[in-house]
Amino acid sequence: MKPFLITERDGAILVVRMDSPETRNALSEPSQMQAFVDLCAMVRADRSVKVVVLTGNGPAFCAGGNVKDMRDRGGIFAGSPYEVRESYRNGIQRIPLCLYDLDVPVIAAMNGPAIGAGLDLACMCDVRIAADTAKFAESFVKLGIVPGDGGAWLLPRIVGMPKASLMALTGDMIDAQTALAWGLVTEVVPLAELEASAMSLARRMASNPSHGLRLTKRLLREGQHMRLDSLLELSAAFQALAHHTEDHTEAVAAFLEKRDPEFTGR
Ligand SMILES: C/C=C/C(=O)SCCNC(=O)CCNC(=O)[C@H](O)C(C)(C)COP(=O)(O)OP(=O)(O)OC[C@H]1O[C@@H](n2cnc3c(N)ncnc32)[C@H](O)[C@@H]1OP(=O)(O)O
Repeated sequence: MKPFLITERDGAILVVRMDSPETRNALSEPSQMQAFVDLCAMVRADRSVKVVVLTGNGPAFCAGGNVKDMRDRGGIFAGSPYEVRESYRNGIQRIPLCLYDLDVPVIAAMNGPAIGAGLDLACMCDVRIAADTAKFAESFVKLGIVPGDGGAWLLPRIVGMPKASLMALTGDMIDAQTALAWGLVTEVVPLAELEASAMSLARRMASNPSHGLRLTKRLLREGQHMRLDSLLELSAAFQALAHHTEDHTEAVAAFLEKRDPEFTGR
């Protein structure tokens, strides 16, 4: 079976492409969920990866759950209600648990529509940039189902509760310019420029010291569910570590000596 995720390295950047263009990268098979879990494990184990770029092959970023499998009750939609619940828990819900919490920044380079679980997938990333051809819908409700993979938690944290409610309760599609105005994406570029823009952003992130990147992402994530005083405690502990990294010493020296820093990841 051909792999769902194709990876390629560009220095410290790992580009990940969803590769089922014939179904617009729709999700349903347990092997697709496992591919995300394996990818996250691989990135966590490889300290040389500093940034991940996630994109889709073909005209769509990701069309969400596979509607044909919903009709046929195949993939994660198979079996009794109890079995479907277990399939969600052991299948598609493993993606937010690993991807949202990945140690390194993830940029969603949205090459086309991101619908339902496809939009939620992008929302698990740290930053989203979109082609002008992209469109977005939290459209579960149109099929009579609910955001089952974290969208009800992720989307309000990005666009705020009123706009998340609007999207989730109407299922309506929004275009790239609206997504930009709502803060769902931070940049909209012509499709032909998307990859270059994503890589440029990834390189800007990857030019920073590895510990600083990882610890900063962790603080941003932890801050979503911590009290300010608790987050300050955690920040102090992280900062104490960061101040004693070789890369911090190098960054300070390079600034004062008016030269480019050379980071080692230590
Ligand atoms: C657990 C998760 C639940 C959810 O995520 S709920 C949301 C489910 N998703 C949807 O309802 C989106 C359905 N798809 C679309 O709205 C559109 O497609 C797109 C906007 C994504 C792309 O439009 P365009 O580029 O014009 O492609 P096209 O002609 O509509 O589709 C091309 C082929 O791709 C198949 N396909 C598209 N989306 C899905 C899907 N979600 N599941 C299964 N197949 C899909 C079609 O059927 C068709 O195939 P063929 O050529 O054989 O007719």
